[in-house]
Amino acid sequence: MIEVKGLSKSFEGRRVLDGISFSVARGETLGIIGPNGSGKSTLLKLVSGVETPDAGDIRLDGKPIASYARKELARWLAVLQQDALPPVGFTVREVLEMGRFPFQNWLGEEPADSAALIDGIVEKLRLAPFASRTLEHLSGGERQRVALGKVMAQQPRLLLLDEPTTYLDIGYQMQMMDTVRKWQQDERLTVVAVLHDLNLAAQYCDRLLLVHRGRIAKLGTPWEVLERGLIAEVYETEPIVTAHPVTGAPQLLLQPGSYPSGGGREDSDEDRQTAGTFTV
Ligand SMILES: Nc1ncnc2c1ncn2[C@@H]1O[C@H](COP(=O)(O)OP(=O)(O)OP(=O)(O)O)[C@@H](O)[C@H]1O
Repeated sequence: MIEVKGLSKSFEGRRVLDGISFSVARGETLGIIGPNGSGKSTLLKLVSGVETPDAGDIRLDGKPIASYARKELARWLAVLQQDALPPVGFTVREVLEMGRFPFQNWLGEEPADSAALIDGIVEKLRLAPFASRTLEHLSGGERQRVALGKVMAQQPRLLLLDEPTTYLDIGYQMQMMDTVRKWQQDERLTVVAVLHDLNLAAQYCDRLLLVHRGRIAKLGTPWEVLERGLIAEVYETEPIVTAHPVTGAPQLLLQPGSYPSGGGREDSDEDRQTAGTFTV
């Protein structure tokens, strides 16, 4: 479904991503994790075609991403970003209808009637109480659920999530992740998600890609990646890794005041340029 080979990207002469290669199978959920500034969002922007790489190759179903026309790409993939929605003017229902844009002709007409699809999304995401309200009258968390509704209306094959749970309380975090999982199981959707919450990532992702200073530190199952020593090295804090008592997924318990020896963050440009290579 997605094949990424040798991706590199620099901004203002500074290497932000360096030699990134991975592939994602249809129906799989890949979580991208890593410390602040490690290059996760940039990687997602390259995969969505918003940014172009300096070197490397991205293929969707065997075809280079650059060869897709804009509207064709929008029928193929959808991106859910933090704070993705225009804050004013539009009602919730209007925003959901905007998700249908890639399927409309130049007169704004769609061959199939999408009203039933939109009704289904309103019901699934429990948006009915504010469906006719404009976005500026919603909370951050409510707007985030509407943003998910908009990408669901787009009916993509590939869903890219950039920190989708940022504004959500734990109840809605679970609702959002469970909704995506159900949607994925029903439609064999492929999901690539940037997640800061490692416990959520371990629960919902088939594999994790740990990015550190623009390189892949590890790619593997949640148990392979959320290994205590590796997490301590990358995040510079030493968690306890334990199995979830019900699902068996690895879960991290944070330990206040625990830093690996010689700890303390090194985030300078120089460190980034000279960062060591990890085994993948
Ligand atoms: N357009 C840009 N111009 C210059 N530098 C950029 C640009 N976009 C990103 N960067 C830099 O690239 C690095 C990686 O940024 P990116 O947003 O990909 O990190 P991230 O892992 O998503 O971080 P976070 O977890 O903090 O959201 C950062 O140092 C950032 O400042």
